[in-house]
Amino acid sequence: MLPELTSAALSSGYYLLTLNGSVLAACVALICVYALTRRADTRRPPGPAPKALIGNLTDVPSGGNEWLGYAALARKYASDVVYFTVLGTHLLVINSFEAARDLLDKRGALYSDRPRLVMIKELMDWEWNLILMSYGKLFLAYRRTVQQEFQPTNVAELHHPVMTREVIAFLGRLLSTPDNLVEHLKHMAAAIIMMVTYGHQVESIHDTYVALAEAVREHAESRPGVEIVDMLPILKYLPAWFPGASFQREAAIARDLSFRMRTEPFKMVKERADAGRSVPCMATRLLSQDLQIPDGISQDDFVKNSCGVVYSAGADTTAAALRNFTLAMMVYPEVQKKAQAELDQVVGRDRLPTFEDRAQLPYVSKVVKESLRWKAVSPLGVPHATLDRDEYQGASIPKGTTVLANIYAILHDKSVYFSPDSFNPDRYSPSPGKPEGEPDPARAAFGFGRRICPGRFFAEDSLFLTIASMLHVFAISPPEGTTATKVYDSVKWSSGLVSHPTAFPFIITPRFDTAPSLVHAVQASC
Ligand code: HEM
Repeated sequence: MLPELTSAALSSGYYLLTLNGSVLAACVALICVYALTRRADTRRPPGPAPKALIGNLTDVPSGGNEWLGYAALARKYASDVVYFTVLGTHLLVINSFEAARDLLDKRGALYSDRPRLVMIKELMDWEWNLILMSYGKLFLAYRRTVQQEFQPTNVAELHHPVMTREVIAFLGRLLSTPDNLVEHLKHMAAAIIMMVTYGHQVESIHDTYVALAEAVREHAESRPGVEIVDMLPILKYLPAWFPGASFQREAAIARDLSFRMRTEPFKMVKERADAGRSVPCMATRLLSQDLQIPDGISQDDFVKNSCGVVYSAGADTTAAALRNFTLAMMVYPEVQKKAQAELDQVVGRDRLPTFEDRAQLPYVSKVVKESLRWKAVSPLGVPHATLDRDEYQGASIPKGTTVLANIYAILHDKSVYFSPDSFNPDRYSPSPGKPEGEPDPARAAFGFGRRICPGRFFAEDSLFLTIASMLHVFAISPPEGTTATKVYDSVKWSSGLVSHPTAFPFIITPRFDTAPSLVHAVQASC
């Protein structure tokens, strides 16, 4: 559940101005910025020529599918990195595996900061959140802690039992009300995360803590773009009553929600512990450890913030990937049938798939990979920023440059993936000229370098079990009277850190007669 500001906002670091009483101040700033940037005559990476005053403001793709716009510019300038300058700030967009590896992986020491983002980090108080946190000692401490919790052994030992229980509950709900797939996916993703993080059982999508986390997301989503304060950080000192400072009032509401979202479930964990009713979870594990916490932050705050990031990063991303998978199964029925044949052979019809079946389900595992590649969940990733100036391919990249990895373009690069728009799990099998198959999309879908997603093993495992179970129990098809192609053509993907498909119609029915009784029997034995 990363906040879904428009990509012209958070994902690029270039912000739509919310026009208000401060326009005059903005104009003055523009002129100053222009005067400052005019003297920059250093060679920059390829990109559109900047215009007077506004630089590349009108060249930065906006209005939807920005990842395609950036990829088109990369083709136009025959370069896998494209550079823009807007109002004195710098943006570099990476469009190939090779450049992402060169810059974000190999030069991680330089490319692992996050942009400043005055409104969301400083005024809405999201600086506590590892996803947006600036690089430094505190970041490294949080990163170590979250990474440790979600490393593969922990995921297998501590999280697999929770995933198994919640996937079975999800199948039961889907049998009862198949039309509510989207709600059930959200419920399942939230339930897994809340149990793993706080030992809290989510009984309904209206759960208090889930509702709070969703309110934070909706609040961020409803914002039209980042305010003028991102361009003129000095405005952050304006009082809320000052004309044009409505951003201060919005920030106050968001700040309160963000505080409650990470404080209230943590308080519940502490109260349960005091009452001798602790439930094993990330929060209790961290509270019982001798953590290396930097000076100036209490153990409670450190644990609270480490846990608070998990829902905000993990719930929405997983649900989006599963919606893309559902669409793909409708559009590619032959893939669905092939995966189901494998499940019939390996699992049979008397039980549900488990993690232990994974090695015997290579095709289903490839469906999981392809679901991450086909429609990248985070098409432009989370913006990195440079900590110092750098040189790449003979061009200079300034300190403080916002760096976007165009994950979508990387995963749809025709020189790497044959017919990249097709959903084809067989692409990962060895073939003449590609003895190892096409590259695992996880190498890009989860980002790069020192900021690579620490939840990737957890995400891949929960996707595997959900996808294997859905394919085993259900048949997914387009509704009568329409075709999968028509459904696909009607779908749009949202901009933002997490890209969701718009609602689409589908039919989900049990795949064999005994499927419902099988699910109910397994549920009863849990
Ligand atoms: C399909 C599911 C997921 C996808 C596609 C995904 C993708 C990403 C991407 C692209 C990034 C940015 C990496 C970068 O800056 O280069 C990221 C960061 C992050 N993800 Fe995930 N993620 C997923 C699930 C999860 C889950 C389940 C968790 C929690 C357990 C999680 C926790 C995080 C955190 C904490 C960060 C910030 C890391 C940092 O800034 O150092 N993600 N994720």
